[in-house]
Amino acid sequence: MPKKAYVRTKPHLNIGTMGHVDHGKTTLTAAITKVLSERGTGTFVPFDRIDRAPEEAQRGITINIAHVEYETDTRHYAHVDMPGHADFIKNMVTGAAQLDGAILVVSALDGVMPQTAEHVLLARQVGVDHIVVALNKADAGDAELTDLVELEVRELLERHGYPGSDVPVVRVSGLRALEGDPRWAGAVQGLLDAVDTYVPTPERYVDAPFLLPVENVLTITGRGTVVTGAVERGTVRVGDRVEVLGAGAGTVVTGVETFGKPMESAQAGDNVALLLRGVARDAVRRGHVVAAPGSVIPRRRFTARVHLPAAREGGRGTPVADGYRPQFHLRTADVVGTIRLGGASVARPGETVTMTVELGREVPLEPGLGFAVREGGRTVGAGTVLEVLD
Ligand SMILES: Nc1nc2c(ncn2[C@@H]2O[C@H](COP(=O)(O)OP(=O)(O)OP(=O)(O)O)[C@@H](O)[C@H]2O)c(=O)[nH]1
Ligand SMILES: [Mg+2]
Repeated sequence: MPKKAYVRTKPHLNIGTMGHVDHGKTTLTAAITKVLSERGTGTFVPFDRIDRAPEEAQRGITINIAHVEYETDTRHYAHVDMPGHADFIKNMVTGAAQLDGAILVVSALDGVMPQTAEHVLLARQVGVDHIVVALNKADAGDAELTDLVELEVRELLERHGYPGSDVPVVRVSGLRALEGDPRWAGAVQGLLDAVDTYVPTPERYVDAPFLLPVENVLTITGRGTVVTGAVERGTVRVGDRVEVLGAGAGTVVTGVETFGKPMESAQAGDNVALLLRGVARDAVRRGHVVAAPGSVIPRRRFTARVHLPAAREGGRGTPVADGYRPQFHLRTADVVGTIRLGGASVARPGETVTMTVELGREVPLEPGLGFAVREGGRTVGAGTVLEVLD
Protein backbone atom coordinates (compact mmCIF):
# COMPACT_ATOMS: atom_id res chain seq x y z
CA MET A 1 0.00 0.00 0.00
CA PRO A 2 1.47 3.38 -0.91
CA LYS A 3 2.39 5.52 2.07
CA LYS A 4 0.41 8.67 2.73
CA ALA A 5 2.23 11.70 1.34
CA TYR A 6 3.37 14.59 3.52
CA VAL A 7 1.09 17.58 2.95
CA ARG A 8 2.49 20.98 3.84
CA THR A 9 -0.34 22.86 5.54
CA LYS A 10 1.50 24.83 8.25
CA PRO A 11 4.92 26.42 8.51
CA HIS A 12 7.56 23.86 9.50
CA LEU A 13 10.11 24.66 12.23
CA ASN A 14 13.00 22.76 13.76
CA ILE A 15 13.33 22.99 17.49
CA GLY A 16 15.13 21.03 20.14
CA THR A 17 15.67 20.58 23.83
CA MET A 18 19.03 21.53 25.25
CA GLY A 19 20.38 21.75 28.77
CA HIS A 20 22.42 20.02 31.42
CA VAL A 21 22.44 16.26 31.79
CA ASP A 22 19.45 14.86 33.73
CA HIS A 23 17.55 18.15 33.84
CA GLY A 24 14.67 16.37 32.10
CA LYS A 25 14.99 17.01 28.34
CA THR A 26 13.79 13.58 27.25
CA THR A 27 10.99 13.44 29.81
CA LEU A 28 9.77 16.84 28.64
CA THR A 29 9.98 15.78 24.99
CA ALA A 30 7.82 12.74 25.74
CA ALA A 31 5.43 14.94 27.75
CA ILE A 32 5.03 17.36 24.83
CA THR A 33 4.06 14.52 22.50
CA LYS A 34 1.64 13.22 25.12
CA VAL A 35 -0.08 16.58 25.63
CA LEU A 36 -0.38 17.13 21.86
CA SER A 37 -1.58 13.59 21.19
CA GLU A 38 -4.43 14.28 23.60
CA ARG A 39 -5.28 17.36 21.55
CA GLY A 40 -5.13 15.25 18.40
CA THR A 41 -2.19 16.97 16.69
CA GLY A 42 0.61 14.55 17.46
CA THR A 43 1.45 10.96 18.22
CA PHE A 44 2.59 10.08 21.72
CA VAL A 45 6.25 8.99 21.76
CA PRO A 46 7.13 7.34 25.10
CA PHE A 47 10.37 8.15 26.91
CA ASP A 48 12.11 4.90 25.99
CA ARG A 49 11.34 5.37 22.31
CA ILE A 50 13.12 8.73 22.34
CA ASP A 51 16.04 7.73 24.50
CA ARG A 52 17.01 4.50 22.80
CA ALA A 53 20.05 3.77 20.67
CA PRO A 54 19.73 3.85 16.90
CA GLU A 55 18.80 0.60 15.24
CA GLU A 56 18.71 -0.69 11.70
CA ALA A 57 16.05 1.03 9.68
CA GLN A 58 14.17 -1.97 8.40
CA ARG A 59 10.71 -0.56 8.36
CA GLY A 60 11.53 2.15 5.89
CA ILE A 61 13.37 5.41 5.87
CA THR A 62 13.74 6.83 9.33
CA ILE A 63 15.21 10.23 9.91
CA ASN A 64 17.08 10.32 13.15
CA ILE A 65 16.11 8.32 16.14
CA ALA A 66 16.02 11.36 18.41
CA HIS A 67 13.56 13.27 16.24
CA VAL A 68 9.90 13.50 17.04
CA GLU A 69 7.30 15.26 14.97
CA TYR A 70 4.20 17.12 16.14
CA GLU A 71 1.86 19.95 15.33
CA THR A 72 0.43 22.79 17.32
CA ASP A 73 -2.57 24.77 16.09
CA THR A 74 -0.34 26.94 13.94
CA ARG A 75 2.80 24.97 13.14
CA HIS A 76 4.45 21.69 12.26
CA TYR A 77 7.56 20.96 14.32
CA ALA A 78 10.47 18.55 14.06
CA HIS A 79 11.84 18.33 17.57
CA VAL A 80 15.25 16.89 18.28
CA ASP A 81 16.13 15.59 21.71
CA MET A 82 19.85 15.10 21.78
CA PRO A 83 20.78 12.16 23.97
CA GLY A 84 23.79 13.38 25.85
CA HIS A 85 26.25 16.17 25.57
CA ALA A 86 28.49 14.84 22.77
CA ASP A 87 25.45 14.40 20.57
CA PHE A 88 24.34 17.91 21.32
CA ILE A 89 27.65 19.24 20.12
CA LYS A 90 27.52 17.16 16.96
CA ASN A 91 23.94 17.94 16.03
CA MET A 92 23.30 21.41 17.18
CA VAL A 93 26.56 23.21 17.38
CA THR A 94 27.64 22.07 13.95
CA GLY A 95 24.35 23.30 12.58
CA ALA A 96 23.17 19.85 11.60
CA ALA A 97 19.97 20.22 13.57
CA GLN A 98 19.49 23.73 12.15
CA LEU A 99 17.38 24.79 15.06
CA ASP A 100 15.03 27.70 14.47
CA GLY A 101 14.54 27.93 18.21
CA ALA A 102 15.42 25.98 21.31
CA ILE A 103 13.84 24.95 24.57
CA LEU A 104 16.45 25.36 27.29
CA VAL A 105 15.59 22.86 30.01
CA VAL A 106 16.80 23.88 33.45
CA SER A 107 15.99 21.89 36.56
CA ALA A 108 14.37 24.11 39.17
CA LEU A 109 16.12 21.96 41.76
CA ASP A 110 19.67 22.38 40.44
CA GLY A 111 19.68 25.68 38.57
CA VAL A 112 22.27 26.68 35.98
CA MET A 113 24.95 24.00 35.59
CA PRO A 114 28.07 23.92 33.36
CA GLN A 115 26.34 22.39 30.34
CA THR A 116 23.45 24.84 30.68
CA ALA A 117 25.97 27.65 30.20
CA GLU A 118 27.85 25.85 27.46
CA HIS A 119 24.70 25.15 25.47
CA VAL A 120 23.59 28.78 25.70
CA LEU A 121 27.01 29.97 24.56
CA LEU A 122 27.01 27.62 21.61
CA ALA A 123 23.39 28.31 20.68
CA ARG A 124 24.28 31.99 20.44
CA GLN A 125 27.34 31.23 18.33
CA VAL A 126 25.52 29.09 15.78
CA GLY A 127 22.73 31.62 15.39
CA VAL A 128 19.87 30.19 17.43
CA ASP A 129 18.29 33.55 18.13
CA HIS A 130 15.26 32.44 20.12
CA ILE A 131 15.31 30.45 23.32
CA VAL A 132 12.35 29.56 25.51
CA VAL A 133 13.16 28.35 28.99
CA ALA A 134 11.46 25.35 30.57
CA LEU A 135 12.07 25.50 34.32
CA ASN A 136 11.53 21.81 34.78
CA LYS A 137 10.88 19.72 37.90
CA ALA A 138 8.78 22.61 39.21
CA ASP A 139 6.63 19.96 40.92
CA ALA A 140 9.50 19.20 43.28
CA GLY A 141 11.11 22.61 43.74
CA ASP A 142 10.16 25.20 46.34
CA ALA A 143 8.81 28.45 44.94
CA GLU A 144 11.47 30.73 46.38
CA LEU A 145 14.33 28.63 45.13
CA THR A 146 12.64 28.41 41.73
CA ASP A 147 12.45 32.23 41.63
CA LEU A 148 16.18 32.37 42.21
CA VAL A 149 16.83 29.83 39.47
CA GLU A 150 14.71 31.92 37.10
CA LEU A 151 16.80 35.02 37.87
CA GLU A 152 19.96 33.06 37.38
CA VAL A 153 18.82 31.76 33.97
CA ARG A 154 17.73 35.21 32.80
CA GLU A 155 21.11 36.57 33.84
CA LEU A 156 22.95 33.80 31.98
CA LEU A 157 20.93 34.52 28.83
CA GLU A 158 21.55 38.26 29.12
CA ARG A 159 25.29 37.66 29.45
CA HIS A 160 25.27 35.77 26.16
CA GLY A 161 23.39 38.41 24.23
CA TYR A 162 19.82 37.15 24.62
CA PRO A 163 17.10 39.50 25.89
CA GLY A 164 17.17 37.94 29.33
CA SER A 165 14.17 39.78 30.70
CA ASP A 166 11.94 39.11 27.66
CA VAL A 167 12.70 35.44 27.17
CA PRO A 168 9.66 33.36 28.18
CA VAL A 169 10.37 31.25 31.26
CA VAL A 170 7.71 28.62 31.86
CA ARG A 171 7.55 26.45 34.97
CA VAL A 172 6.81 22.89 33.99
CA SER A 173 6.97 19.34 35.18
CA GLY A 174 7.67 16.99 32.32
CA LEU A 175 7.31 14.06 34.66
CA ARG A 176 3.89 15.02 36.06
CA ALA A 177 2.58 15.97 32.62
CA LEU A 178 3.72 12.60 31.34
CA GLU A 179 1.82 10.98 34.19
CA GLY A 180 -1.31 12.79 33.02
CA ASP A 181 -1.63 15.39 35.77
CA PRO A 182 -3.91 18.06 34.22
CA ARG A 183 -2.26 21.00 35.97
CA TRP A 184 1.16 20.11 34.58
CA ALA A 185 -0.23 19.13 31.18
CA GLY A 186 -1.55 22.69 31.09
CA ALA A 187 1.91 23.99 31.92
CA VAL A 188 3.43 22.05 29.00
CA GLN A 189 0.73 23.49 26.73
CA GLY A 190 1.74 26.92 28.04
CA LEU A 191 5.34 26.17 27.09
CA LEU A 192 4.25 25.24 23.55
CA ASP A 193 2.18 28.42 23.29
CA ALA A 194 5.31 30.36 24.27
CA VAL A 195 7.32 28.57 21.55
CA ASP A 196 4.55 29.24 18.99
CA THR A 197 4.47 32.94 19.73
CA TYR A 198 8.04 33.76 20.74
CA VAL A 199 9.99 31.85 18.06
CA PRO A 200 9.32 33.58 14.74
CA THR A 201 8.69 31.64 11.55
CA PRO A 202 12.07 31.77 9.84
CA GLU A 203 12.64 32.95 6.35
CA ARG A 204 13.77 29.96 4.28
CA TYR A 205 16.35 30.19 1.55
CA VAL A 206 14.29 28.16 -0.88
CA ASP A 207 15.61 29.91 -3.99
CA ALA A 208 19.30 29.20 -3.27
CA PRO A 209 21.03 26.15 -4.82
CA PHE A 210 20.19 22.98 -2.90
CA LEU A 211 22.43 21.90 -0.02
CA LEU A 212 22.01 19.21 2.63
CA PRO A 213 24.70 18.29 5.18
CA VAL A 214 24.64 14.51 5.62
CA GLU A 215 23.77 13.46 9.14
CA ASN A 216 23.27 9.73 8.67
CA VAL A 217 23.62 7.11 5.94
CA LEU A 218 21.44 4.03 5.76
CA THR A 219 20.88 1.20 3.33
CA ILE A 220 17.41 0.10 2.48
CA THR A 221 17.45 -3.38 1.07
CA GLY A 222 16.31 -3.41 -2.52
CA ARG A 223 16.20 0.38 -2.78
CA GLY A 224 19.74 1.61 -2.23
CA THR A 225 21.59 4.19 -0.20
CA VAL A 226 19.74 6.81 1.76
CA VAL A 227 21.16 9.94 3.35
CA THR A 228 19.34 11.90 6.02
CA GLY A 229 19.64 15.43 7.33
CA ALA A 230 18.04 18.86 7.36
CA VAL A 231 17.96 20.78 4.07
CA GLU A 232 20.11 23.85 4.67
CA ARG A 233 18.94 25.73 1.60
CA GLY A 234 17.16 25.38 -1.71
CA THR A 235 14.71 22.70 -2.75
CA VAL A 236 15.09 19.15 -4.01
CA ARG A 237 12.69 16.86 -5.83
CA VAL A 238 12.70 13.34 -7.21
CA GLY A 239 14.72 13.24 -10.44
CA ASP A 240 17.06 16.10 -9.50
CA ARG A 241 20.77 15.73 -10.24
CA VAL A 242 22.98 16.29 -7.18
CA GLU A 243 26.57 15.79 -6.23
CA VAL A 244 27.93 14.28 -3.05
CA LEU A 245 30.88 16.42 -2.01
CA GLY A 246 33.42 14.49 -0.09
CA ALA A 247 32.51 11.38 -2.06
CA GLY A 248 33.01 13.20 -5.35
CA ALA A 249 30.04 11.44 -6.90
CA GLY A 250 27.30 12.80 -9.11
CA THR A 251 23.94 11.09 -8.78
CA VAL A 252 20.17 11.41 -9.09
CA VAL A 253 17.67 11.67 -6.25
CA THR A 254 15.20 8.81 -6.62
CA GLY A 255 13.17 9.33 -3.46
CA VAL A 256 12.40 12.09 -0.94
CA GLU A 257 10.70 11.40 2.39
CA THR A 258 10.06 13.13 5.68
CA PHE A 259 9.17 11.17 8.81
CA GLY A 260 8.42 8.14 6.64
CA LYS A 261 6.07 10.03 4.32
CA PRO A 262 6.98 10.60 0.65
CA MET A 263 7.23 14.21 -0.47
CA GLU A 264 7.04 15.73 -3.90
CA SER A 265 9.73 18.22 -3.01
CA ALA A 266 11.66 19.13 0.11
CA GLN A 267 12.81 22.61 0.94
CA ALA A 268 15.14 24.47 3.27
CA GLY A 269 14.36 23.59 6.87
CA ASP A 270 12.83 20.18 6.14
CA ASN A 271 14.22 17.07 7.80
CA VAL A 272 14.45 14.55 5.03
CA ALA A 273 15.76 11.28 3.77
CA LEU A 274 17.01 11.18 0.18
CA LEU A 275 17.39 8.00 -1.80
CA LEU A 276 20.41 8.29 -4.10
CA ARG A 277 20.80 6.25 -7.27
CA GLY A 278 23.88 4.09 -7.63
CA VAL A 279 25.80 5.43 -4.63
CA ALA A 280 27.57 2.75 -2.60
CA ARG A 281 26.81 2.72 1.12
CA ASP A 282 30.43 3.27 2.09
CA ALA A 283 31.06 6.04 -0.47
CA VAL A 284 29.10 8.59 1.54
CA ARG A 285 29.34 9.44 5.21
CA ARG A 286 28.24 11.87 7.87
CA GLY A 287 30.03 15.16 7.19
CA HIS A 288 29.62 15.00 3.43
CA VAL A 289 27.33 17.46 1.71
CA VAL A 290 24.73 16.74 -0.98
CA ALA A 291 24.38 19.79 -3.19
CA ALA A 292 23.20 21.11 -6.54
CA PRO A 293 25.98 20.31 -9.06
CA GLY A 294 28.69 22.98 -9.17
CA SER A 295 27.15 25.09 -6.41
CA VAL A 296 29.85 24.58 -3.77
CA ILE A 297 33.60 24.04 -3.88
CA PRO A 298 35.31 22.35 -0.94
CA ARG A 299 38.30 24.21 0.53
CA ARG A 300 40.82 23.84 3.33
CA ARG A 301 41.82 27.31 4.48
CA PHE A 302 39.81 30.15 5.99
CA THR A 303 39.97 33.03 8.42
CA ALA A 304 37.55 33.06 11.32
CA ARG A 305 36.46 34.87 14.42
CA VAL A 306 36.46 32.44 17.33
CA HIS A 307 35.26 32.81 20.88
CA LEU A 308 37.14 30.71 23.43
CA PRO A 309 34.82 30.07 26.36
CA ALA A 310 36.22 30.71 29.80
CA ALA A 311 36.98 27.76 32.04
CA ARG A 312 33.81 28.39 34.07
CA GLU A 313 31.82 28.05 30.85
CA GLY A 314 33.38 24.69 30.11
CA GLY A 315 36.37 26.01 28.14
CA ARG A 316 40.07 25.39 28.54
CA GLY A 317 41.98 26.33 31.63
CA THR A 318 45.04 27.41 29.64
CA PRO A 319 45.66 29.61 26.55
CA VAL A 320 46.05 28.18 23.04
CA ALA A 321 49.14 28.92 21.00
CA ASP A 322 49.99 29.21 17.31
CA GLY A 323 50.04 25.76 15.73
CA TYR A 324 47.32 24.36 18.03
CA ARG A 325 45.53 21.43 16.31
CA PRO A 326 42.02 20.78 17.62
CA GLN A 327 38.99 19.26 15.85
CA PHE A 328 36.74 21.56 13.83
CA HIS A 329 33.05 20.70 13.61
CA LEU A 330 31.66 22.32 10.47
CA ARG A 331 28.07 21.43 9.61
CA THR A 332 28.10 17.68 10.21
CA ALA A 333 31.82 17.26 9.45
CA ASP A 334 34.49 16.73 12.08
CA VAL A 335 37.96 17.64 10.74
CA VAL A 336 41.32 18.33 12.35
CA GLY A 337 42.76 21.78 11.70
CA THR A 338 45.80 23.90 12.56
CA ILE A 339 45.38 27.46 13.78
CA ARG A 340 47.54 30.51 13.09
CA LEU A 341 47.02 33.49 15.35
CA GLY A 342 48.93 36.06 13.30
CA GLY A 343 50.40 38.78 15.50
CA ALA A 344 49.15 37.46 18.81
CA SER A 345 51.18 34.56 20.14
CA VAL A 346 48.47 33.11 22.39
CA ALA A 347 44.70 33.35 22.82
CA ARG A 348 43.21 33.02 26.30
CA PRO A 349 39.97 31.42 27.41
CA GLY A 350 37.33 34.15 27.64
CA GLU A 351 38.71 36.01 24.58
CA THR A 352 37.36 36.37 21.05
CA VAL A 353 40.13 36.23 18.47
CA THR A 354 40.70 36.20 14.72
CA MET A 355 42.64 33.25 13.33
CA THR A 356 43.56 31.45 10.14
CA VAL A 357 42.65 27.78 10.01
CA GLU A 358 44.07 25.09 7.77
CA LEU A 359 41.93 21.95 7.76
CA GLY A 360 43.25 18.43 7.31
CA ARG A 361 40.88 17.91 4.37
CA GLU A 362 38.63 19.95 2.11
CA VAL A 363 35.07 20.73 3.14
CA PRO A 364 32.50 23.13 1.67
CA LEU A 365 33.13 26.50 3.34
CA GLU A 366 31.56 29.92 3.08
CA PRO A 367 31.61 33.20 4.98
CA GLY A 368 29.18 33.19 7.87
CA LEU A 369 29.34 29.43 8.41
CA GLY A 370 29.36 28.66 12.14
CA PHE A 371 31.53 25.95 13.67
CA ALA A 372 32.65 24.51 16.97
CA VAL A 373 36.21 23.77 18.06
CA ARG A 374 36.56 20.66 20.21
CA GLU A 375 39.37 19.00 22.02
CA GLY A 376 39.26 15.88 24.19
CA GLY A 377 35.47 15.87 24.39
CA ARG A 378 35.22 19.53 25.36
CA THR A 379 34.12 22.61 23.40
CA VAL A 380 37.03 25.01 23.51
CA GLY A 381 35.83 27.45 20.87
CA ALA A 382 32.85 28.56 18.83
CA GLY A 383 33.46 30.48 15.63
CA THR A 384 32.25 31.93 12.36
CA VAL A 385 34.04 31.77 9.00
CA LEU A 386 35.06 35.25 7.84
CA GLU A 387 36.82 34.61 4.55
CA VAL A 388 37.55 31.48 2.55
CA LEU A 389 41.13 31.27 1.28
CA ASP A 390 42.41 29.07 -1.55
N1 LIG B 1 10.46 15.51 39.91
C1 LIG B 1 10.70 15.54 38.60
N2 LIG B 1 11.62 14.72 38.05
C2 LIG B 1 11.83 14.77 36.73
C3 LIG B 1 11.11 15.68 35.90
N3 LIG B 1 11.53 15.53 34.64
C4 LIG B 1 12.47 14.56 34.65
N4 LIG B 1 12.64 14.11 35.91
C5 LIG B 1 13.57 13.04 36.32
O1 LIG B 1 14.90 13.46 36.08
C6 LIG B 1 15.69 12.38 35.60
C7 LIG B 1 16.33 12.75 34.27
O2 LIG B 1 15.33 12.92 33.28
P1 LIG B 1 15.66 12.80 31.73
O3 LIG B 1 14.43 13.21 31.00
O4 LIG B 1 16.27 11.50 31.39
O5 LIG B 1 16.76 13.93 31.61
P2 LIG B 1 17.64 14.34 30.33
O6 LIG B 1 17.86 15.79 30.44
O7 LIG B 1 16.99 13.82 29.09
O8 LIG B 1 18.97 13.56 30.62
P3 LIG B 1 20.18 13.24 29.57
O9 LIG B 1 19.56 12.88 28.25
O10 LIG B 1 20.89 12.10 30.21
O11 LIG B 1 20.99 14.50 29.52
C8 LIG B 1 14.76 11.17 35.51
O12 LIG B 1 14.90 10.42 36.67
C9 LIG B 1 13.39 11.82 35.44
O13 LIG B 1 12.36 10.99 35.92
C10 LIG B 1 10.14 16.54 36.52
O14 LIG B 1 9.48 17.34 35.88
N5 LIG B 1 9.98 16.42 37.87
MG1 LIG C 1 17.80 12.62 27.57
